[in-house]
Amino acid sequence: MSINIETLQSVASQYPLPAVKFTYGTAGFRTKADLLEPVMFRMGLLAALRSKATQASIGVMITASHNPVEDNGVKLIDPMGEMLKDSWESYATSLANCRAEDLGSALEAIVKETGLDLNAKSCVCLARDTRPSGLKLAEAVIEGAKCIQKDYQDYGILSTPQLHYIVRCINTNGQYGEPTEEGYYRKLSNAFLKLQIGDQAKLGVKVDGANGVGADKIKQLQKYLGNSVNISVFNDGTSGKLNDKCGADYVKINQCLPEGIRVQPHEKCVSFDGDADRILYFYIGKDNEFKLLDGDKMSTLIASFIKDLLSKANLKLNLGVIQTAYANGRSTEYLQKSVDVPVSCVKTGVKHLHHKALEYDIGVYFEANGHGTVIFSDVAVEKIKSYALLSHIRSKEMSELLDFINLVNETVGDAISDFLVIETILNRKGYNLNDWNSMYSDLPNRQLKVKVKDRTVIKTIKAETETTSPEGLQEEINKLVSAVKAGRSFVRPSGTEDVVRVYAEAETRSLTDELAYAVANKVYDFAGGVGPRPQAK
Ligand SMILES: CC(=O)N[C@H]1[C@@H](OP(=O)(O)O)O[C@H](CO)[C@@H](O)[C@@H]1O
Ligand SMILES: [Mg+2]
Repeated sequence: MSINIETLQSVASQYPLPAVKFTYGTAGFRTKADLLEPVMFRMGLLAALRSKATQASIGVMITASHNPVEDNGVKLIDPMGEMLKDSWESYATSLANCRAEDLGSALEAIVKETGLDLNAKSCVCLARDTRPSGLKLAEAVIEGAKCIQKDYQDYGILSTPQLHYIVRCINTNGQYGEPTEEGYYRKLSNAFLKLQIGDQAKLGVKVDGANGVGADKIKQLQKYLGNSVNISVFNDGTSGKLNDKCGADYVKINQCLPEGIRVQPHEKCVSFDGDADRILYFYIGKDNEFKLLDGDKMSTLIASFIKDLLSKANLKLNLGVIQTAYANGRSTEYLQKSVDVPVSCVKTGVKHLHHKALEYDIGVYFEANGHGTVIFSDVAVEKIKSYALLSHIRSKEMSELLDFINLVNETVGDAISDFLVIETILNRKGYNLNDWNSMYSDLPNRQLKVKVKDRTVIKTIKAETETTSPEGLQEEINKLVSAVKAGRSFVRPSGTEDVVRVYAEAETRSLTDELAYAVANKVYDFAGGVGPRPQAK
Protein backbone atom coordinates (compact mmCIF):
# COMPACT_ATOMS: atom_id res chain seq x y z
CA MET A 1 0.00 0.00 0.00
CA SER A 2 1.12 3.54 -0.59
CA ILE A 3 -0.30 6.97 0.03
CA ASN A 4 -2.52 8.13 -2.80
CA ILE A 5 -0.80 11.43 -3.48
CA GLU A 6 -3.38 12.66 -5.96
CA THR A 7 -6.32 12.22 -3.59
CA LEU A 8 -4.26 13.60 -0.73
CA GLN A 9 -3.38 16.75 -2.63
CA SER A 10 -6.86 17.38 -3.82
CA VAL A 11 -8.22 17.12 -0.25
CA ALA A 12 -5.25 19.06 1.14
CA SER A 13 -5.87 21.95 -1.25
CA GLN A 14 -9.03 22.66 0.77
CA TYR A 15 -6.80 23.25 3.80
CA PRO A 16 -4.28 25.92 2.74
CA LEU A 17 -1.92 27.22 5.41
CA PRO A 18 -2.34 30.67 6.93
CA ALA A 19 0.76 32.87 7.17
CA VAL A 20 1.57 31.69 10.69
CA LYS A 21 4.31 29.47 12.06
CA PHE A 22 2.93 26.64 14.20
CA THR A 23 4.95 24.84 16.88
CA TYR A 24 3.95 21.67 18.76
CA GLY A 25 4.55 22.90 22.31
CA THR A 26 3.93 21.62 25.84
CA ALA A 27 0.21 21.53 25.12
CA GLY A 28 0.35 20.54 21.43
CA PHE A 29 -0.83 23.26 19.04
CA ARG A 30 -2.85 26.03 20.58
CA THR A 31 -3.98 29.31 19.02
CA LYS A 32 -7.03 31.15 17.64
CA ALA A 33 -9.50 28.51 16.45
CA ASP A 34 -10.02 30.10 13.03
CA LEU A 35 -6.38 29.41 12.12
CA LEU A 36 -6.47 25.76 13.01
CA GLU A 37 -8.37 23.83 10.34
CA PRO A 38 -5.27 23.18 8.20
CA VAL A 39 -3.36 22.06 11.31
CA MET A 40 -6.17 19.68 12.27
CA PHE A 41 -6.19 18.14 8.80
CA ARG A 42 -2.45 17.58 9.05
CA MET A 43 -2.77 16.12 12.56
CA GLY A 44 -5.33 13.67 11.21
CA LEU A 45 -2.69 12.56 8.71
CA LEU A 46 -0.03 12.33 11.37
CA ALA A 47 -2.21 10.47 13.87
CA ALA A 48 -2.97 7.85 11.23
CA LEU A 49 0.75 7.42 10.53
CA ARG A 50 1.52 7.25 14.24
CA SER A 51 -1.16 4.62 14.59
CA LYS A 52 0.47 2.53 11.86
CA ALA A 53 3.91 3.05 13.39
CA THR A 54 2.79 1.85 16.82
CA GLN A 55 0.20 -0.63 15.47
CA ALA A 56 -2.17 0.77 18.08
CA SER A 57 -4.99 3.28 18.33
CA ILE A 58 -3.90 6.90 18.67
CA GLY A 59 -5.91 9.71 20.26
CA VAL A 60 -6.48 13.21 18.95
CA MET A 61 -7.87 15.64 21.54
CA ILE A 62 -9.23 18.96 20.33
CA THR A 63 -9.06 21.47 23.16
CA ALA A 64 -7.42 24.67 24.33
CA SER A 65 -7.90 23.81 28.00
CA HIS A 66 -7.98 26.95 30.14
CA ASN A 67 -7.54 29.38 27.23
CA PRO A 68 -10.39 31.64 26.02
CA VAL A 69 -13.29 30.23 24.05
CA GLU A 70 -12.05 31.77 20.80
CA ASP A 71 -8.93 29.60 20.97
CA ASN A 72 -8.61 25.94 20.27
CA GLY A 73 -5.85 23.38 20.01
CA VAL A 74 -4.88 19.79 19.43
CA LYS A 75 -2.79 17.15 21.16
CA LEU A 76 -1.99 13.61 20.08
CA ILE A 77 -2.27 10.76 22.58
CA ASP A 78 0.08 7.78 22.40
CA PRO A 79 -1.00 4.13 22.88
CA MET A 80 -0.77 3.91 26.67
CA GLY A 81 -2.66 7.18 27.03
CA GLU A 82 0.53 9.17 27.42
CA MET A 83 1.68 12.30 25.56
CA LEU A 84 3.03 11.97 22.03
CA LYS A 85 6.59 10.66 21.82
CA ASP A 86 9.17 13.48 21.58
CA SER A 87 10.58 12.50 18.19
CA TRP A 88 7.08 12.71 16.69
CA GLU A 89 6.56 16.21 18.05
CA SER A 90 8.99 17.46 15.44
CA TYR A 91 7.07 15.62 12.70
CA ALA A 92 3.96 17.36 14.04
CA THR A 93 5.62 20.76 13.79
CA SER A 94 6.97 20.19 10.31
CA LEU A 95 3.69 18.79 8.96
CA ALA A 96 1.69 21.62 10.51
CA ASN A 97 3.78 24.07 8.52
CA CYS A 98 3.91 22.02 5.31
CA ARG A 99 2.27 23.45 2.20
CA ALA A 100 -0.52 21.35 0.69
CA GLU A 101 1.51 20.56 -2.41
CA ASP A 102 4.45 19.27 -0.36
CA LEU A 103 2.43 17.06 1.99
CA GLY A 104 2.80 13.89 -0.06
CA SER A 105 6.57 13.96 0.03
CA ALA A 106 6.61 15.02 3.69
CA LEU A 107 4.49 12.00 4.61
CA GLU A 108 6.62 9.67 2.53
CA ALA A 109 9.70 10.97 4.31
CA ILE A 110 8.12 10.14 7.70
CA VAL A 111 7.18 6.68 6.45
CA LYS A 112 10.74 6.09 5.31
CA GLU A 113 12.42 7.51 8.37
CA THR A 114 10.31 5.58 10.87
CA GLY A 115 10.11 2.42 8.77
CA LEU A 116 6.39 2.18 9.50
CA ASP A 117 4.23 -0.27 7.60
CA LEU A 118 1.47 1.45 5.65
CA ASN A 119 -0.43 -1.84 5.56
CA ALA A 120 -0.59 -2.03 9.36
CA LYS A 121 -4.05 -1.82 10.89
CA SER A 122 -4.66 1.61 12.37
CA CYS A 123 -7.29 3.68 14.09
CA VAL A 124 -7.55 7.34 15.05
CA CYS A 125 -9.73 8.12 18.10
CA LEU A 126 -10.79 11.71 18.45
CA ALA A 127 -12.75 13.81 20.89
CA ARG A 128 -13.25 17.49 21.57
CA ASP A 129 -14.15 19.81 24.43
CA THR A 130 -17.25 22.05 24.34
CA ARG A 131 -15.80 24.87 22.22
CA PRO A 132 -18.13 25.81 19.34
CA SER A 133 -15.18 25.60 16.92
CA GLY A 134 -14.56 21.96 17.88
CA LEU A 135 -16.97 20.29 15.48
CA LYS A 136 -15.50 21.80 12.33
CA LEU A 137 -11.98 21.09 13.55
CA ALA A 138 -12.91 17.47 14.28
CA GLU A 139 -14.14 17.14 10.70
CA ALA A 140 -10.77 18.34 9.46
CA VAL A 141 -8.98 15.71 11.61
CA ILE A 142 -11.24 13.01 10.14
CA GLU A 143 -10.58 14.22 6.58
CA GLY A 144 -6.84 13.96 7.25
CA ALA A 145 -7.02 10.52 8.85
CA LYS A 146 -9.16 9.21 5.98
CA CYS A 147 -6.45 10.10 3.46
CA ILE A 148 -4.28 7.39 5.05
CA GLN A 149 -6.77 4.79 6.30
CA LYS A 150 -10.49 4.30 6.76
CA ASP A 151 -10.83 3.55 10.46
CA TYR A 152 -11.53 6.30 12.91
CA GLN A 153 -13.65 6.64 16.00
CA ASP A 154 -15.23 9.95 16.88
CA TYR A 155 -16.13 10.11 20.58
CA GLY A 156 -17.75 13.53 20.32
CA ILE A 157 -17.43 15.63 23.46
CA LEU A 158 -15.19 14.23 26.20
CA SER A 159 -12.88 15.63 28.83
CA THR A 160 -9.21 15.34 27.86
CA PRO A 161 -8.48 12.68 30.50
CA GLN A 162 -11.46 10.60 29.38
CA LEU A 163 -9.96 10.28 25.91
CA HIS A 164 -6.55 9.39 27.40
CA TYR A 165 -8.27 6.68 29.46
CA ILE A 166 -10.18 5.29 26.47
CA VAL A 167 -7.06 5.13 24.29
CA ARG A 168 -5.27 3.12 26.98
CA CYS A 169 -8.24 0.79 27.45
CA ILE A 170 -8.42 0.08 23.72
CA ASN A 171 -4.71 -0.65 23.45
CA THR A 172 -4.65 -2.94 26.48
CA ASN A 173 -7.65 -4.93 25.22
CA GLY A 174 -9.79 -3.69 28.05
CA GLN A 175 -7.33 -4.58 30.81
CA TYR A 176 -7.24 -0.99 31.99
CA GLY A 177 -11.03 -0.75 31.84
CA GLU A 178 -13.92 -0.65 29.43
CA PRO A 179 -13.07 1.68 26.53
CA THR A 180 -16.17 3.84 26.83
CA GLU A 181 -17.27 6.92 28.72
CA GLU A 182 -19.64 4.75 30.78
CA GLY A 183 -16.78 2.34 31.47
CA TYR A 184 -14.78 5.26 32.82
CA TYR A 185 -17.54 6.28 35.25
CA ARG A 186 -18.10 2.68 36.28
CA LYS A 187 -14.43 1.98 37.00
CA LEU A 188 -13.92 5.13 39.07
CA SER A 189 -17.22 5.02 40.94
CA ASN A 190 -16.86 1.32 41.84
CA ALA A 191 -13.44 1.93 43.34
CA PHE A 192 -14.66 5.05 45.12
CA LEU A 193 -17.69 3.38 46.70
CA LYS A 194 -15.58 0.44 47.87
CA LEU A 195 -13.13 2.71 49.64
CA GLN A 196 -15.53 4.87 51.63
CA ILE A 197 -15.59 4.21 55.37
CA GLY A 198 -17.62 5.23 58.40
CA ASP A 199 -20.96 6.80 58.69
CA GLN A 200 -19.93 10.18 57.44
CA ALA A 201 -22.38 12.89 56.61
CA LYS A 202 -23.32 12.96 52.95
CA LEU A 203 -20.53 14.56 50.98
CA GLY A 204 -21.61 17.92 49.61
CA VAL A 205 -19.46 19.78 47.12
CA LYS A 206 -19.85 22.81 44.88
CA VAL A 207 -18.16 22.48 41.52
CA ASP A 208 -17.08 25.41 39.36
CA GLY A 209 -17.21 23.74 35.93
CA ALA A 210 -15.42 26.64 34.13
CA ASN A 211 -18.38 26.60 31.71
CA GLY A 212 -16.60 23.69 30.12
CA VAL A 213 -16.80 19.97 29.50
CA GLY A 214 -16.19 18.97 33.13
CA ALA A 215 -19.51 20.45 34.24
CA ASP A 216 -21.55 17.94 32.30
CA LYS A 217 -19.16 15.06 32.96
CA ILE A 218 -19.28 15.46 36.74
CA LYS A 219 -23.09 15.50 36.51
CA GLN A 220 -22.85 12.18 34.68
CA LEU A 221 -20.57 10.80 37.39
CA GLN A 222 -23.06 11.76 40.09
CA LYS A 223 -25.47 9.16 38.68
CA TYR A 224 -22.95 6.42 39.45
CA LEU A 225 -22.25 7.63 42.98
CA GLY A 226 -25.81 7.37 44.22
CA ASN A 227 -26.71 9.48 47.21
CA SER A 228 -23.33 9.23 48.93
CA VAL A 229 -22.37 12.45 47.19
CA ASN A 230 -24.26 15.62 46.47
CA ILE A 231 -22.60 17.60 43.71
CA SER A 232 -23.91 21.07 42.80
CA VAL A 233 -22.47 22.35 39.57
CA PHE A 234 -21.96 26.06 38.91
CA ASN A 235 -20.62 27.64 35.73
CA ASP A 236 -21.99 24.71 33.80
CA GLY A 237 -21.93 26.43 30.42
CA THR A 238 -25.64 27.14 30.22
CA SER A 239 -25.11 30.90 30.37
CA GLY A 240 -21.50 31.92 31.06
CA LYS A 241 -18.50 31.92 28.77
CA LEU A 242 -15.85 29.19 28.88
CA ASN A 243 -13.02 29.97 31.36
CA ASP A 244 -14.28 33.54 31.70
CA LYS A 245 -13.66 34.71 35.29
CA CYS A 246 -13.99 31.14 36.41
CA GLY A 247 -12.22 27.81 36.23
CA ALA A 248 -9.04 26.51 37.81
CA ASP A 249 -6.61 28.80 36.01
CA TYR A 250 -8.52 31.94 36.97
CA VAL A 251 -8.80 30.80 40.60
CA LYS A 252 -5.11 29.88 40.85
CA ILE A 253 -3.74 33.05 39.26
CA ASN A 254 -6.10 35.47 41.01
CA GLN A 255 -6.31 33.54 44.29
CA CYS A 256 -9.97 34.39 44.64
CA LEU A 257 -13.43 32.84 44.23
CA PRO A 258 -14.59 32.30 40.68
CA GLU A 259 -17.60 34.33 39.61
CA GLY A 260 -20.93 32.55 39.33
CA ILE A 261 -20.73 30.63 42.60
CA ARG A 262 -22.06 31.59 46.02
CA VAL A 263 -20.08 30.15 48.91
CA GLN A 264 -20.71 29.98 52.66
CA PRO A 265 -17.78 29.70 55.07
CA HIS A 266 -16.33 26.17 55.15
CA GLU A 267 -18.31 24.88 52.19
CA LYS A 268 -16.27 22.49 50.10
CA CYS A 269 -15.66 23.82 46.60
CA VAL A 270 -13.63 22.74 43.58
CA SER A 271 -12.76 24.38 40.27
CA PHE A 272 -12.08 22.49 37.04
CA ASP A 273 -10.37 23.93 34.01
CA GLY A 274 -11.93 24.02 30.53
CA ASP A 275 -11.06 20.44 29.56
CA ALA A 276 -11.27 18.98 33.08
CA ASP A 277 -7.70 17.83 33.48
CA ARG A 278 -7.03 20.19 36.39
CA ILE A 279 -8.73 20.61 39.73
CA LEU A 280 -8.28 22.95 42.68
CA TYR A 281 -10.04 22.89 46.04
CA PHE A 282 -11.03 26.05 47.88
CA TYR A 283 -13.14 27.30 50.74
CA ILE A 284 -13.80 30.41 52.77
CA GLY A 285 -12.24 30.18 56.22
CA LYS A 286 -13.92 31.41 59.38
CA ASP A 287 -11.88 34.60 59.10
CA ASN A 288 -13.67 35.09 55.72
CA GLU A 289 -10.39 34.54 53.95
CA PHE A 290 -10.15 32.69 50.65
CA LYS A 291 -8.22 29.43 51.13
CA LEU A 292 -6.79 27.60 48.14
CA LEU A 293 -5.73 23.96 48.14
CA ASP A 294 -3.73 23.53 44.96
CA GLY A 295 -1.71 20.81 43.24
CA ASP A 296 0.97 20.95 45.94
CA LYS A 297 -1.59 20.38 48.66
CA MET A 298 -2.92 17.42 46.68
CA SER A 299 0.48 15.82 46.12
CA THR A 300 1.36 16.13 49.81
CA LEU A 301 -1.95 14.60 50.89
CA ILE A 302 -1.69 11.75 48.40
CA ALA A 303 1.99 11.01 49.07
CA SER A 304 1.50 10.92 52.83
CA PHE A 305 -1.55 8.66 52.43
CA ILE A 306 0.32 6.15 50.25
CA LYS A 307 3.40 6.30 52.45
CA ASP A 308 1.26 5.46 55.43
CA LEU A 309 -0.36 2.45 53.79
CA LEU A 310 3.02 1.14 52.64
CA SER A 311 4.60 1.46 56.03
CA LYS A 312 1.63 -0.19 57.78
CA ALA A 313 2.07 -3.17 55.45
CA ASN A 314 5.84 -2.92 55.78
CA LEU A 315 6.15 -2.92 52.01
CA LYS A 316 9.24 -1.18 50.71
CA LEU A 317 8.52 0.60 47.48
CA ASN A 318 10.27 3.56 46.05
CA LEU A 319 7.78 6.45 46.34
CA GLY A 320 8.63 9.90 44.97
CA VAL A 321 6.96 13.23 44.28
CA ILE A 322 7.57 15.32 41.17
CA GLN A 323 6.99 19.06 41.14
CA THR A 324 7.91 22.06 39.00
CA ALA A 325 9.47 25.33 40.09
CA TYR A 326 5.95 26.68 40.66
CA ALA A 327 5.52 24.40 43.67
CA ASN A 328 5.27 26.32 46.89
CA GLY A 329 8.55 26.14 48.84
CA ARG A 330 6.71 25.01 51.94
CA SER A 331 5.22 22.01 50.15
CA THR A 332 8.66 20.82 49.07
CA GLU A 333 9.97 21.23 52.60
CA TYR A 334 6.98 19.38 54.05
CA LEU A 335 7.35 16.48 51.63
CA GLN A 336 11.06 16.13 52.33
CA LYS A 337 11.01 16.64 56.09
CA SER A 338 7.62 15.44 57.30
CA VAL A 339 6.45 12.91 54.72
CA ASP A 340 10.05 11.86 54.14
CA VAL A 341 9.86 11.23 50.40
CA PRO A 342 12.29 12.30 47.66
CA VAL A 343 11.12 15.31 45.64
CA SER A 344 12.27 16.17 42.12
CA CYS A 345 11.82 19.47 40.34
CA VAL A 346 11.40 19.32 36.55
CA LYS A 347 10.53 21.71 33.72
CA THR A 348 6.94 22.92 33.36
CA GLY A 349 4.71 20.70 31.24
CA VAL A 350 3.00 17.49 32.17
CA LYS A 351 5.14 15.26 30.00
CA HIS A 352 8.25 16.22 31.96
CA LEU A 353 6.57 15.37 35.24
CA HIS A 354 5.16 12.13 33.87
CA HIS A 355 8.55 10.98 32.52
CA LYS A 356 10.26 11.65 35.82
CA ALA A 357 7.51 9.91 37.78
CA LEU A 358 8.16 6.75 35.75
CA GLU A 359 11.51 6.46 37.54
CA TYR A 360 9.77 5.52 40.79
CA ASP A 361 7.78 2.44 41.83
CA ILE A 362 5.06 4.91 42.72
CA GLY A 363 5.37 8.44 41.33
CA VAL A 364 3.08 11.23 42.48
CA TYR A 365 3.24 14.26 40.21
CA PHE A 366 1.38 17.53 40.33
CA GLU A 367 1.79 20.96 38.84
CA ALA A 368 0.85 23.63 41.37
CA ASN A 369 -2.02 24.63 39.07
CA GLY A 370 -3.82 21.38 39.89
CA HIS A 371 -2.76 19.08 37.07
CA GLY A 372 -1.45 15.78 38.28
CA THR A 373 -1.88 12.11 39.04
CA VAL A 374 -0.16 9.06 40.48
CA ILE A 375 1.54 6.33 38.48
CA PHE A 376 2.22 2.82 39.71
CA SER A 377 4.90 0.72 38.01
CA ASP A 378 4.17 -2.90 37.07
CA VAL A 379 6.62 -3.99 39.77
CA ALA A 380 4.75 -1.98 42.37
CA VAL A 381 1.38 -3.39 41.33
CA GLU A 382 2.68 -6.96 41.42
CA LYS A 383 4.17 -6.49 44.89
CA ILE A 384 1.02 -4.84 46.22
CA LYS A 385 -1.05 -7.71 44.79
CA SER A 386 1.14 -10.33 46.38
CA TYR A 387 1.03 -8.56 49.75
CA ALA A 388 -2.74 -8.25 49.50
CA LEU A 389 -2.91 -12.05 49.41
CA LEU A 390 -0.68 -12.66 52.43
CA SER A 391 -2.68 -13.08 55.58
CA HIS A 392 0.10 -12.69 58.14
CA ILE A 393 0.82 -9.10 57.19
CA ARG A 394 -1.42 -6.09 56.92
CA SER A 395 -3.05 -7.31 53.72
CA LYS A 396 -6.07 -5.08 54.28
CA GLU A 397 -4.06 -1.94 53.51
CA MET A 398 -2.73 -3.51 50.34
CA SER A 399 -6.22 -4.52 49.14
CA GLU A 400 -7.23 -0.94 49.74
CA LEU A 401 -4.24 0.27 47.80
CA LEU A 402 -5.33 -1.95 44.88
CA ASP A 403 -8.76 -0.29 44.94
CA PHE A 404 -7.02 3.05 45.20
CA ILE A 405 -5.08 2.29 42.00
CA ASN A 406 -8.40 1.79 40.22
CA LEU A 407 -9.51 5.19 41.39
CA VAL A 408 -6.58 6.89 39.71
CA ASN A 409 -6.44 7.80 36.03
CA GLU A 410 -2.76 7.02 35.57
CA THR A 411 -2.65 8.24 31.99
CA VAL A 412 -2.79 11.95 32.80
CA GLY A 413 -4.01 14.48 35.39
CA ASP A 414 -7.79 14.20 35.65
CA ALA A 415 -10.08 16.59 37.56
CA ILE A 416 -12.77 13.94 38.12
CA SER A 417 -10.45 11.12 39.15
CA ASP A 418 -8.39 13.47 41.35
CA PHE A 419 -11.59 14.64 43.00
CA LEU A 420 -12.50 11.07 43.91
CA VAL A 421 -8.94 10.37 45.08
CA ILE A 422 -8.87 13.38 47.38
CA GLU A 423 -12.37 12.72 48.70
CA THR A 424 -11.40 9.14 49.50
CA ILE A 425 -8.33 10.21 51.45
CA LEU A 426 -10.25 12.93 53.30
CA ASN A 427 -12.96 10.41 54.14
CA ARG A 428 -10.48 7.84 55.43
CA LYS A 429 -8.54 10.38 57.45
CA GLY A 430 -11.72 12.01 58.72
CA TYR A 431 -10.40 15.36 57.48
CA ASN A 432 -12.29 18.44 56.45
CA LEU A 433 -10.68 21.05 54.18
CA ASN A 434 -9.38 22.98 57.14
CA ASP A 435 -7.64 19.89 58.60
CA TRP A 436 -6.08 19.20 55.23
CA ASN A 437 -5.01 22.81 54.79
CA SER A 438 -3.41 22.80 58.23
CA MET A 439 -0.90 20.06 57.28
CA TYR A 440 1.43 22.93 56.34
CA SER A 441 1.03 26.63 55.50
CA ASP A 442 1.84 27.89 52.03
CA LEU A 443 4.16 30.82 51.58
CA PRO A 444 2.30 33.73 49.99
CA ASN A 445 2.99 33.59 46.26
CA ARG A 446 2.25 35.61 43.14
CA GLN A 447 2.34 34.89 39.42
CA LEU A 448 2.54 37.71 36.91
CA LYS A 449 2.72 37.89 33.12
CA VAL A 450 4.98 40.32 31.24
CA LYS A 451 4.48 41.10 27.57
CA VAL A 452 7.74 41.40 25.64
CA LYS A 453 8.65 41.75 21.97
CA ASP A 454 10.06 38.25 21.73
CA ARG A 455 9.72 35.94 24.71
CA THR A 456 12.27 33.49 23.32
CA VAL A 457 15.05 35.88 24.36
CA ILE A 458 14.58 34.40 27.84
CA LYS A 459 16.65 31.24 28.18
CA THR A 460 16.51 29.10 31.29
CA ILE A 461 18.46 26.33 33.01
CA LYS A 462 18.07 24.17 36.13
CA ALA A 463 14.47 23.15 35.55
CA GLU A 464 13.68 26.77 34.60
CA THR A 465 14.68 28.15 37.98
CA GLU A 466 17.45 30.36 36.53
CA THR A 467 17.90 32.43 33.38
CA THR A 468 21.09 32.64 31.33
CA SER A 469 19.76 35.25 28.92
CA PRO A 470 19.25 38.19 28.61
CA GLU A 471 22.62 38.78 30.19
CA GLY A 472 22.48 40.36 33.61
CA LEU A 473 18.81 39.57 34.32
CA GLN A 474 19.53 36.66 36.68
CA GLU A 475 21.97 38.78 38.74
CA GLU A 476 19.24 41.39 39.19
CA ILE A 477 16.73 38.73 40.24
CA ASN A 478 19.25 37.27 42.70
CA LYS A 479 19.77 40.70 44.27
CA LEU A 480 16.04 41.25 44.68
CA VAL A 481 15.47 37.77 46.10
CA SER A 482 18.31 37.95 48.61
CA ALA A 483 16.83 41.09 50.15
CA VAL A 484 13.56 39.31 51.02
CA LYS A 485 12.89 36.85 53.83
CA ALA A 486 12.08 33.34 52.47
CA GLY A 487 12.20 34.91 49.01
CA ARG A 488 12.29 32.91 45.79
CA SER A 489 11.57 34.05 42.27
CA PHE A 490 12.13 32.88 38.72
CA VAL A 491 11.03 33.83 35.21
CA ARG A 492 10.42 31.76 32.09
CA PRO A 493 8.78 32.17 28.70
CA SER A 494 5.32 30.59 28.63
CA GLY A 495 4.91 27.65 26.28
CA THR A 496 1.22 28.35 25.72
CA GLU A 497 0.83 32.14 25.76
CA ASP A 498 2.82 35.00 24.29
CA VAL A 499 4.11 36.17 27.67
CA VAL A 500 6.98 35.78 30.11
CA ARG A 501 5.77 34.34 33.41
CA VAL A 502 7.12 35.66 36.71
CA TYR A 503 6.79 33.68 39.95
CA ALA A 504 7.61 34.97 43.41
CA GLU A 505 7.09 33.77 46.97
CA ALA A 506 8.17 35.22 50.30
CA GLU A 507 7.40 35.35 54.01
CA THR A 508 4.52 37.84 53.75
CA ARG A 509 1.93 38.87 51.17
CA SER A 510 3.32 42.38 50.77
CA LEU A 511 6.93 41.21 50.43
CA THR A 512 5.78 38.65 47.84
CA ASP A 513 3.94 41.22 45.75
CA GLU A 514 6.80 43.69 45.94
CA LEU A 515 9.24 41.01 44.85
CA ALA A 516 7.00 39.83 41.99
CA TYR A 517 6.52 43.33 40.59
CA ALA A 518 10.19 44.23 41.01
CA VAL A 519 11.22 41.10 39.09
CA ALA A 520 8.53 41.73 36.45
CA ASN A 521 9.97 45.21 35.90
CA LYS A 522 13.46 43.76 35.45
CA VAL A 523 12.04 41.41 32.81
CA TYR A 524 10.36 44.38 31.15
CA ASP A 525 13.69 46.26 31.05
CA PHE A 526 15.99 43.41 30.07
CA ALA A 527 13.75 41.46 27.69
CA GLY A 528 12.12 44.29 25.72
CA GLY A 529 8.77 44.84 27.46
CA VAL A 530 5.87 46.16 25.41
CA GLY A 531 2.80 48.07 26.56
CA PRO A 532 2.39 49.40 30.09
CA ARG A 533 4.96 48.56 32.77
CA PRO A 534 3.99 45.89 35.31
CA GLN A 535 2.42 47.71 38.20
CA ALA A 536 0.64 46.55 41.35
CA LYS A 537 -3.13 47.07 41.07
C1 LIG B 1 2.47 28.20 35.26
C2 LIG B 1 1.50 27.32 34.62
O1 LIG B 1 0.45 27.01 35.20
N1 LIG B 1 1.80 26.87 33.39
C3 LIG B 1 0.94 25.97 32.63
C4 LIG B 1 0.85 26.39 31.18
O2 LIG B 1 2.14 26.34 30.63
P1 LIG B 1 3.03 27.61 30.26
O3 LIG B 1 4.18 27.03 29.50
O4 LIG B 1 3.41 28.20 31.57
O5 LIG B 1 2.14 28.53 29.50
O6 LIG B 1 0.02 25.48 30.47
C5 LIG B 1 0.54 24.14 30.43
C6 LIG B 1 -0.38 23.31 29.58
O7 LIG B 1 -1.68 23.31 30.07
C7 LIG B 1 0.66 23.61 31.86
O8 LIG B 1 1.23 22.33 31.82
C8 LIG B 1 1.52 24.57 32.70
O9 LIG B 1 1.57 24.17 34.02
MG1 LIG C 1 -6.47 21.55 30.90
